[in-house]
Amino acid sequence: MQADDHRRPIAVTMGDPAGVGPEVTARAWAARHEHDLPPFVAIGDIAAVEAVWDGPIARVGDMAEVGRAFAAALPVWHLEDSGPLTPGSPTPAGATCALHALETGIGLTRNQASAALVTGSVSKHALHGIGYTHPGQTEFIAERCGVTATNAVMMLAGPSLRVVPLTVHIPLSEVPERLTSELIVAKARIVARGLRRDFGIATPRIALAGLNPHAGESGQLGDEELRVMQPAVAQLREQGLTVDGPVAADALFAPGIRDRYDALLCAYHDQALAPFKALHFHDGVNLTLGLPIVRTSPDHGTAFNIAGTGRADPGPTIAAIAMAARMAAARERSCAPAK
Ligand SMILES: NC(=O)C1=CN([C@@H]2O[C@H](COP(=O)(O)OP(=O)(O)OC[C@H]3O[C@@H](n4cnc5c(N)ncnc54)[C@H](O)[C@@H]3O)[C@@H](O)[C@H]2O)C=CC1
Ligand SMILES: NCC(=O)COP(=O)(O)O
Repeated sequence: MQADDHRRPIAVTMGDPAGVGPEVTARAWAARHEHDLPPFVAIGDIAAVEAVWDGPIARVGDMAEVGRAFAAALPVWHLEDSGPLTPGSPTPAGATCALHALETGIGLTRNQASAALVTGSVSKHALHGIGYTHPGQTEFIAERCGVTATNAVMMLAGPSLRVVPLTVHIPLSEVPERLTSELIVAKARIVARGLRRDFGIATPRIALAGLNPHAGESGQLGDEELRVMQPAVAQLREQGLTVDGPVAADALFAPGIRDRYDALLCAYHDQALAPFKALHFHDGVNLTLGLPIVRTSPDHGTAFNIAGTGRADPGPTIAAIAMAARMAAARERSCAPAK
């Protein structure tokens, strides 16, 4: 018989029950030894896991049970029946279940019953259909933690690259007006602090990608670099941070250039996520800096087109759980009294 695992468990929400969340969570449990994953509990509709996985499941209703159950079965915190379930076909009841799972995971992590929160992928469209008004999960978690949406900073992290979209889920046409020097300075400071606190990088090196081709070509191809970005970089340097830029975005991601930095700040969602996913689609983690809790997530969405087919790669979920555990341990160490 295997011993109980006494590491503090992690809360993992399964996201939309019709997406790939239930199966990648279950398959992460199956890979727990290979990746030395700490105990975790899958939060959502137990029927969603049973529909796509025939491994052992232990129903739990208390975090204290998770460490005991984890060695032999996937612990599941069952919330509610999300109705008739067809993998790949989201429903309002499923979106409601995903939202309740998120609320439950945040609550367990805020009250420290869990060491960290890992969120499964939700359909923003399905959530908006039930009256959810936040652009994504990040802003909802921030609100529940008493942090403004601007101060909750999305980072995508993989073994060889970290990127931060300075603007996130907004139309591309709104990016230039939303990208202010204040926003860049505020987010860069949170990124620097997060790199020190959660990743143990004493002097983070950060680069800011230009918005326009050739970083504006000295103003001929757009003036945001001169008007907004250069003043922000100057201010950050005055504050003692190591920041370069604005750097032409087409070159910034090249090998040998991107490696000079611990994080690349990007003007908009796809400037950051497209190169990131080209490199780290199978082991990439979405995480939120600036929160009082540790929150990570796999870097992909609900993948309704392959849900229930057994083709979903659990790699990003495994990476998200492992990274959450490392970040939580780093925070615990930094809070421990000096010996
Ligand atoms: N963290 C989150 O909650 C996220 C949620 N979404 C949501 O997901 C929904 C679908 O978004 P899409 O843009 O289609 O992105 P997606 O990531 O769900 O799918 C894009 C492509 O990647 C594939 N894919 C995704 N995860 C995979 C995995 N683990 N293994 C193998 N292949 C995988 C899919 O089959 C699809 O071909 C949207 O409603 C979006 O809002 C999207 C990104 C992140
Ligand atoms: N593209 C990243 C993404 O959609 C994740 O958003 P969030 O739900 O974690 O805020």
